[in-house]
Amino acid sequence: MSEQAVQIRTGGKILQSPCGPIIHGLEDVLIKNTSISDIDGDKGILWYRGYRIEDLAQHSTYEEVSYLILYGKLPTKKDFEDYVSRLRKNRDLRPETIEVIRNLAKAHPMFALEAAVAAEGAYDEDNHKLAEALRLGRYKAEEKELAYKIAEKLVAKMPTIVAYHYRLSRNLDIVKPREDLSHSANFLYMMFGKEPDPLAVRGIDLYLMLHADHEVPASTFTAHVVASTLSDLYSAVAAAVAALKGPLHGGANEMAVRSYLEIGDPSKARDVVEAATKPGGPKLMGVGHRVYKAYDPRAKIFREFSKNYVAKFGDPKNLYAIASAIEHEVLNHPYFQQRRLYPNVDFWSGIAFYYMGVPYEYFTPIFAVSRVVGWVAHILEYWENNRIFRPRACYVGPHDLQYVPIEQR
Ligand SMILES: CC(=O)SCCNC(=O)CCNC(=O)[C@H](O)C(C)(C)COP(=O)(O)OP(=O)(O)OC[C@H]1O[C@@H](n2cnc3c(N)ncnc32)[C@H](O)[C@@H]1OP(=O)(O)O
Ligand SMILES: O=C([O-])CC(=O)C(=O)O
Repeated sequence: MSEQAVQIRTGGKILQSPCGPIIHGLEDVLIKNTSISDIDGDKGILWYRGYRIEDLAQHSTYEEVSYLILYGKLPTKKDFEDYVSRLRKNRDLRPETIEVIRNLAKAHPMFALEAAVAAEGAYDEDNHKLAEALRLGRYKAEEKELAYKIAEKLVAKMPTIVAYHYRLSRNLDIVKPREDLSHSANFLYMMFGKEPDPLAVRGIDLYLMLHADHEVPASTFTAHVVASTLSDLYSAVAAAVAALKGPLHGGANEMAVRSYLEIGDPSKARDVVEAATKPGGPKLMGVGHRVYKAYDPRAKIFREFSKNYVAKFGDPKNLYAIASAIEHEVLNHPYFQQRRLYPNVDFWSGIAFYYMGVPYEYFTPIFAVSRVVGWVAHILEYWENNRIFRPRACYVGPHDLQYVPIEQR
């Protein structure tokens, strides 16, 4: 990229190096054209395939939104019924994958999710067939059909992996998926083994709709990098899960609720926020965003949902009260105002989950259950014009050192 282009695009953090400017963290670097989602970071707007997320959140369902993201348009009634029926038939896992989950039952579910996605892919003939075709340079109608088939399988199976892990980690029998339930209702049913409460289903469905895609954050970029090598779809998704797990990305939803539980009392919010402004102080989880320099539109929706949820079911652990107090301090503190740091999607999203009885370790896995559709849609879009990702680093160490045998060092 020319220096002129760097000046036009980056939001600021450029490191100097002997080889030229380094765009730290690839801020504002464009990697492709996309028609999947768009963000207006200054105004706080998010669109999926041209539709505002507020509109979708109010009127749609995850099943429909996932179709929109994958296929680029809202489905007709017939297309929707066929799609939903295929998803429902594809929900269960191979015995080998269930064994992997069982073996990792005591681990954090994000590790189990990474491994289970890879395991499912290892034994999926379609996955190998597609990877082989791509290796031979074929990505035509037949291969694309296969790619969409695999994409749908991934969307269908992610909730099952997470729910089975929940059951096995608690020495409970797994609960097999039910074809008569929606994506979100079936997920809760597989987790808790009983007909879910409609407000809980709505909460999960809202969460899944609002996390379905977000242009190219770290996890989606990771998926692109892996897919660009013509590895395979499941491996790219497993890698994306690994990237999502970090507390600077999807892992922040777990960390935010854990911090509210540790804080315990809204009166402590001022000190906690103040501490986050000190050099080297702990960052506030669920605050700040690389692209949004305004209130995250998804966070606004979750704030409202959490408010209504605690109004109905109470706030015995003060989670909503503490988050509200932190938000108040953040919005009024010059440190956050000057840096344009606002609550992001992870700030409010875990509160209702916590009260629904979903343990906080499962918040990020549920993020992945939703985002999988964005990851695969982006991979399929990138494969239309694939090129391996291979950036450069500026070497600043010595050259041509003389090797010294170990006994002489
Ligand atoms: C689904 C998602 O992934 S949403 C993001 C979830 N992650 C979090 O909530 C973790 C907390 N937030 C953060 O760590 C960051 O804001 C990120 C990772 C989201 C964005 O990072 P970047 O775009 O690299 O921003 P960067 O780290 O350069 O921050 C800019 C400035 O704001 C500060 N800052 C950013 N976020 C926070 C925060 N949460 N608390 C305190 N200070 C913060 C930085 O220290 C930095 O200050 P400086 O200019 O004095 O050095
Ligand atoms: O866009 C980002 O960097 C992170 C984010 O909000 C998301 O992935 O939903």
